[in-house]
Formats: sequence, structure tokens, C-alpha cells
Amino acid sequence: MDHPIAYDLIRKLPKVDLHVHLDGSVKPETLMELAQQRGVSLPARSRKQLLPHMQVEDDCTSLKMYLSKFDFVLPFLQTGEALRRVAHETVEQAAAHTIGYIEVRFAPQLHRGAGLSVEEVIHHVVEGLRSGERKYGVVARGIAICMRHHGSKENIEVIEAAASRSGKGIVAVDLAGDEASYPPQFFREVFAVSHKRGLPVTIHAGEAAGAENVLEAVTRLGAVRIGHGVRVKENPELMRLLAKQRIPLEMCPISNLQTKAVTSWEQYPIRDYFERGIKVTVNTDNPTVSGTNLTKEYRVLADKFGFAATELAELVMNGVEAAFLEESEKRVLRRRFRRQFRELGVG
Ligand SMILES: O=c1[nH]cnc2c1ncn2[C@@H]1O[C@H](CO)[C@@H](O)[C@H]1O
Ligand SMILES: [Zn+2]
Repeated sequence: MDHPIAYDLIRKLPKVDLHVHLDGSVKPETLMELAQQRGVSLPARSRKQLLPHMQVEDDCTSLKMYLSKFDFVLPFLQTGEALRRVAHETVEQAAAHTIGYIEVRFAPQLHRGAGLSVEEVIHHVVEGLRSGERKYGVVARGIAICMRHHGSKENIEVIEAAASRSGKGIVAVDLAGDEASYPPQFFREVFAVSHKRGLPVTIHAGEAAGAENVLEAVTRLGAVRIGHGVRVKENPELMRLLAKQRIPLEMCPISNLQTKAVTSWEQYPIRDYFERGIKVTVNTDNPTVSGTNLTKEYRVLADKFGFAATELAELVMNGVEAAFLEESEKRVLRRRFRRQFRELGVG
């Protein structure tokens, strides 16, 4: 293995985060303020005491257990003001790790508890992303999520609303939630609508269930990217298909270990995928819930999988190519990143 790469170099390396959930990125300090504004008392008075409520512990045994953490923060993300703030702060946190481009995903139907419409939720999140973009110089876009436990009607409503904001802050739609209980074939009708409306699709698959879900997502739901895809390794033919069709995987190493998509780093297939030519990208999933940031994720790849600095830069560029951006916007990003790599002596 090369000599270890300095943490500081990884932090300074320009990066992209294509898979980060809005409600998994709430700062504990912000939650305390949002609770205070609403006159609700929280079970903790300090950041340190609050974190265990918002973050998974080492004892997390499944995706289902991981997802239960979202119940704690969602009641506080029901107003336009709160949504704008957490969207803005998600961009702020990205900037702290030299992320030049971010796609923030959120499920509009989970933010309607105080009467906001799907369109209003989308509007406020996009406004928050835009203000973060202006302040921190991070290009930021939104992805609207359909939830697996919601009905077709609610999910189609999300897709229609996202489609009418396409190119105006929203770039794609996703499917998230409890994968083991709701396989992708339940959602053919829903994603036919995004196909009809010309909206790109990424699907969480191969995280809490097998490779067949990834195959279904790609061949029947029209997914052009896959969230996680950890269990693609079960099917060599599928690995070849993804490499050949250049379908990027949005991998989130620390989250993937926590949700038990794999039980140890030895089983984590990222090196193997990379060697096979699959377009692997590296992302955070949920900075707060997973206690992570993108520097930490890339450091895992250097430390546990021997990725050299030039290989990390290649993973970053996979992310740029996989971005749901116009070709002209990608070109700008590509040039800027290459220049920054050179200035850092990488590549
Ligand atoms: O890794 C994941 N797999 C599946 N669903 C997830 C993951 N992380 C978050 N969410 C789900 O997406 C919702 C909207 O952001 C969250 O509330 C959570 O339920
Ligand atoms: Zn996710």
C-alpha cells in the first residue's frame, strides 16, 4: 500500500456528494433551536446529550433500525422556515469538506404535517439550497424522494411536482425507505410517470435486499443510477451489466456498514467494483445519522482499501460524470476539479 494519505489532503480534495438526505443532515444545535421556537422540550439539553437520539450507535443491526432515527427529527421539519434552514445548512456542511457539487434528497410527503403542500415543500427546500449555493459557492440541486411505505397516489404526486420543477432546482426522483418489505416491482406504475415526464430516476436498491432489486430497478423502473448497490456483488452478470451500461453506484461506506448491508469492511465490495470498471461514487447518505462527513468516507477508502490519492480523484470524477447536471454545467465542474487536483499535486 502507498504511504497513508493525509487527512488534510482528503479534506482539501474537491468532491461531490450525490447521495445525502436532508433529514439525515440536521445539526443538533439547529434541532435544539427549532424545538425551542416551537416551545417543545427535547429529552436532552446539550449537543452531546442530543446526538444519541439523532445518530445510530454501534449496535445498529438493520436498515429498519437505522431508519427509526428519522422519527426523532421529522416533527421539527414541517415549516417552510425549518426546511429552508436545514437545506441551507446541508450546503454549509458540504462546503466545510470542499464539496463543489451536492444533490440533496428529501421526501416531500414527510414534511406535510403542518399543512404544507408537496409543491410548497419542494419550493422551500430549493430556496434553502439556493441560498446555500450563493453563500458557499457549492452548486446544489434537489432530488425528490418517493417513500416505499407510501401509496402510488402520494408517490405519483411527488413525481408530478418534481417534474414541474425539473431544471428549476430539482434534477431527479428517488425511491427510499424499507427495501426489505417493499420490493421495487411494487413501484412500476409510479416510475412509469417519471419516465413519461422525462425525469431521471435513481433508486435505493441492493442495500437491505438482494441483487435482484438492482436488476429490477435498472430494467423495469428505468433507474440510471443506483443508491448503494452493495449486494450487486451477489450477481456477476449484473456487475458486468452495470459496468457496460455505465450505471453509477452511489455508495455510502459508513452507512452501508451501519445498516448491515455488509457486516465487515472485508466484505465491502467497493474495491472489487472499482477494478471491474463499475462507476463507483462515494457519498455520505446521512451525515448526522451516520456521524459522518465526506472526508471521513474517503479516508475509509484510503485506510481500509488502499485507494491512492489519484484513485480517490478518479472516484470524485465518477461523481462529476454521474451528476444530474446539464453537459455545459458538468464541463465547468470538470475543468475546475482537474485544476484543483493539479494544484494539490494529485494526478
Ligand atoms: O440508506 C437509506 N436507505 C433507505 N432509506 C433511507 C436511507 N437513508 C434515509 N432514508 C429514508 O429517506 C427518507 C427521506 O430522506 C428518510 O426519512 C429515511 O426514511
Ligand atoms: Zn440513502
